[in-house]
Amino acid sequence: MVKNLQDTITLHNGIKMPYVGLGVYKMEDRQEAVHAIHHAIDYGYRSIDTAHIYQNERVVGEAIKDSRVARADLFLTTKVWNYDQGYDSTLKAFEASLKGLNMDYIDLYLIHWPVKPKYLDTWRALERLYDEKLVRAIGVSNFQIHHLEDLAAHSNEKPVINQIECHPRLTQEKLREYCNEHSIAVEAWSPIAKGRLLEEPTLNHIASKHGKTSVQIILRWHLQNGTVIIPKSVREERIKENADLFDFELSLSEMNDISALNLNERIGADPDNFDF
Ligand SMILES: NC(=O)C1=CN([C@@H]2O[C@H](COP(=O)(O)OP(=O)(O)OC[C@H]3O[C@@H](n4cnc5c(N)ncnc54)[C@H](OP(=O)(O)O)[C@@H]3O)[C@@H](O)[C@H]2O)C=CC1
Ligand SMILES: O=C1CO[C@H](CO)[C@@H](O)[C@@H]1O
Repeated sequence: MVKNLQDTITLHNGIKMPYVGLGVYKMEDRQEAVHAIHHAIDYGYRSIDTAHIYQNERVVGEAIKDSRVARADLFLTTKVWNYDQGYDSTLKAFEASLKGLNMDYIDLYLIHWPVKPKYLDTWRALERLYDEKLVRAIGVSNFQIHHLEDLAAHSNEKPVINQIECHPRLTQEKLREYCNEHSIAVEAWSPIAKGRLLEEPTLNHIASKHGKTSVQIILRWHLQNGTVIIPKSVREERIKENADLFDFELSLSEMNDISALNLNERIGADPDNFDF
């Protein structure tokens, strides 16, 4: 079980990735983003999740450079956006991300969404970036089982991770099981359902038993499921709260009660039917 904020999962290519990271979607205000990232790093976060489409790679790169922790001790993820998919355009987009971040490598590069039929060519570009050691690991996001099977049938490298929408209203049991069976780590986006379950009675009941918040209960549930988490917050007290997950344990029946909150309800788009 994950023991502390800097504990890592070993991805199938041997690279270690922290189980807990800071998501930075919607951190558009420069000062707010820098403040949040510095606070998170000072508190002990070692992983940051951005994407080209978040339009904050430059700020993220600067915040990392100005932090008290060496680049080598941080794990940085970014993603290729949908309009850049395809072989040449992905290589170009990667170069732009690297330049924006002002770095010479990225830890994890993801295909943001499974844009058909381009994701296979996009993946070939990611394989090249991996071979050239410009990225330490390559993965996907928002891939369903059939996308992963298609990729497996048409590529050499297997994704190390699948970053998917996952929270107690969308528990993704089948997809998580498939990923586990194929040594693909699972990472939850919107892990706390964007703060929409703060009043949920089951979560509040479990939270009061442990002296924790409902958000901490959800995040701990993810960790006990072996899922990597990247909760986003710009507020100091929440950045701390979202990482203060290591002094309690959910019982099996509590884990099951949280899983039973599933309604297969998405906040974001459906990976089989998106239009951006
Ligand atoms: N691959 C993909 O397609 C996607 C990836 N992502 C990634 O996942 C990350 C996390 O997902 P995101 O959609 O941001 O949603 P989250 O589930 O992380 O929720 C973030 C929201 O919850 C609020 N919040 C944070 N902590 C708490 C707390 N302790 N109590 C109450 N409210 C809280 C935040 O507000 P405040 O900041 O004011 O605290 C913000 O409004 C993103 O930042 C991004 O990096 C997200 C969407 C899609
Ligand atoms: O990462 C993301 C942030 O949220 C967007 C929707 O608002 C998504 O499209 C995207 O996948």
